[in-house]
Amino acid sequence: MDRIHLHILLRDTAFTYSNAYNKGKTLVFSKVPLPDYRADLDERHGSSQNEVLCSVFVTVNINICVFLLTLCLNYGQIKMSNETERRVENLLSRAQSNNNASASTSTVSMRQSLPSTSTAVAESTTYVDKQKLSFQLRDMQRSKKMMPSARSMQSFREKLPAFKAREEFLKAVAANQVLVISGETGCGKTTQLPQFILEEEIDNLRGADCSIICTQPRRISAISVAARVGSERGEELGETVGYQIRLESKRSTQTRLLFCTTGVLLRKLVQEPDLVGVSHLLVDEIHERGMNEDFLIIILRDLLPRRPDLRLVLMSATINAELFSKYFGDAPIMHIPGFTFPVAELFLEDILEKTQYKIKSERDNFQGNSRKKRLASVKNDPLADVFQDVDINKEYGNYSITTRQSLEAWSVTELDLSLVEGTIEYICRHEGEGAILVFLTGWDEISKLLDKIKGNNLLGNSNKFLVLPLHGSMPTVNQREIFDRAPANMRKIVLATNIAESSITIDDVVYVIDCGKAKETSYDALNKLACLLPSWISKASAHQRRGRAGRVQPGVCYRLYPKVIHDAMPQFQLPEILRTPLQELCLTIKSLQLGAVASFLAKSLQPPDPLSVKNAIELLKTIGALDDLEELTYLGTKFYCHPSIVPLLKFYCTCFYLLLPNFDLCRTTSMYTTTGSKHWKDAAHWIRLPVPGSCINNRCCSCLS
Ligand SMILES: Nc1ncnc2c1ncn2[C@@H]1O[C@H](COP(=O)(O)OP(=O)(O)OP(=O)(O)O)[C@@H](O)[C@H]1O
Repeated sequence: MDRIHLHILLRDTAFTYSNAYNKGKTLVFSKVPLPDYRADLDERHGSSQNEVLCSVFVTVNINICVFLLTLCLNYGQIKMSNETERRVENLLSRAQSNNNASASTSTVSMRQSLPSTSTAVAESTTYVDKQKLSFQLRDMQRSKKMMPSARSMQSFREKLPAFKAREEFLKAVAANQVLVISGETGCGKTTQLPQFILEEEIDNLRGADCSIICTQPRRISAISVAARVGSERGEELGETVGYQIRLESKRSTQTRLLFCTTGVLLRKLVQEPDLVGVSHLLVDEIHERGMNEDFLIIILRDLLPRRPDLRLVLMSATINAELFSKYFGDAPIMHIPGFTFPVAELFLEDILEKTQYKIKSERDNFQGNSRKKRLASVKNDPLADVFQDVDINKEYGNYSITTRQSLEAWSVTELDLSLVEGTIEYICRHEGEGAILVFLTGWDEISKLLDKIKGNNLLGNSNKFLVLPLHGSMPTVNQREIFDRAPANMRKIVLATNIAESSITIDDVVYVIDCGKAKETSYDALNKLACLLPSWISKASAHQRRGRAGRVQPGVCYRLYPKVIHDAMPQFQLPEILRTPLQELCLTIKSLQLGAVASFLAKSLQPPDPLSVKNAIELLKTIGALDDLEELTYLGTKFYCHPSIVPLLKFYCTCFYLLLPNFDLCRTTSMYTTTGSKHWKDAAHWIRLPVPGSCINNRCCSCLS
């Protein structure tokens, strides 16, 4: 039967409403009005599209499937055959182990509540007490400055470019509610600018009333910068300078400068929308454009008219300053030149020439498997296209034949860990002293490289080499170990993800090895999934990585990709708000209680397409994640913990039929809807989704493809 006949037959017999989804491949017939959700609008969103590896897809699928099964098992006495029961149990235990492995990167943390932030010691004290406190703080600051250790720090600080801009900066802060700082790497913006404000306030006896917050995109930078500023002031961490990150803080009633993660401030704003008691807010590394940073900016712009006394400073090394200035009503921009010791830069071709490392791809043994053919098969990677067009013999004519052959065999998609190992070995054998910082994309690469290093004849000697992993999911106590100096006669090698990219100073790092990629949320248009996949970094990130060397002495940056790729990298990364699937974005906004989704997103620095946003909300309502008032339902909170679930819901409805043959969906659904429990109703609402090839209650769906 063709589509048209089926359409007419179903419509005329029982179903009044019909709609075509999935570009007309799926027809849904219904006795009740059908949603307007249009999948094609999703495809308009996000330009960072990747194909998901099969294994990723399967893992995600299993997790979601299990979640749905758990949901049913929790909410209903579903009768199952022994065989089905066994299959379900298998799935549950597989997912349990998968979840355990990835628990550390869970987004659950997004919803953790803040410890109460009593910024206002001064508030609870009388005017006289406040004055007394201000005098105390000033005297303490003066006496600490006199100590010999603080004096040597002071002379170091005075050499930083930020110091020359001190007066101009303080005047600009006093005169403007918003200030945009473009401070180049190493100028001292992170450690000095918040400190200048603190010193100025305390010196002018405003210490009791001042409360400065400086946000950092990551936990490790919040902690390490707080520790550095504390030590520059000759204090213990937690006195006037402290930090607060998720589930951990070091602060006291004396704390006047608090370094915290962007997420912590976001949650504070939800609890205290007027940020009462905070006098200055500095947002660092604003160029990173994570979802939290973009949300924060929207909220702050709304807050400023309500808090004319609040001062906001937006800072970054490689900032698109005009964009931010315009967003905040043409806020003034101040530029501070950078300072780093010279850092030599070597690209893949130079590294291959120096190390004589031979890249050999197994696939190249097959005749006709040329670089151009291989690269042509790499989809959605403009940088692969750039490299594909390079004539190796012409472009690298000055390099040896071995180097040119290696460049021919080099893979744009997979990082050659033996090349990383070879580069580390080369540095250890031929270069001078100094720690090595290696940028990799994730835990998988870090642990594989750790194994390779262990097995390496030279590097495997644990008396000579101290190898430390650094990953966002590690406990902060382990993360902090990277800052400790290696024992005498030992070389420190840090294997890190991009969390070591900005704001941190590992003071003995001389060599940086940059693989050129980082895992980022990408939108897989094919499978309609958000996925964390290695993607090329931007020039701004590459610059930051290089900047981790040369902070206290000259350094070398080894880039494990050709210069042509570096030159073709985008200047800045696409903001996360434009990379994340809209349904997930909407759920995040709702779970953070940031108000109506469409109007909230419309206020962002680079808003997503409004029609696509409306469409995403429509889908979330249809599947029962949001109610009619656009509030998060119980199911919505569950989907939020499993963000990839939304686009796959229809698929899993089918799975239910395959896995639970004895599950009487129609009966169970009506039973649920009549129990009166909100959770049952949510579940029932979801279960009533159209399922290909099935007739459920008053809807029927036909899959024609
Ligand atoms: N923990 C530390 N140990 C030793 N020196 C440090 C430390 N932290 C900072 N410094 C010194 O202070 C300088 C300025 O550091 P700061 O983090 O303020 O720079 P920045 O301008 O924010 O740079 P970036 O944007 O690259 O992070 C560094 O280049 C380094 O010389």
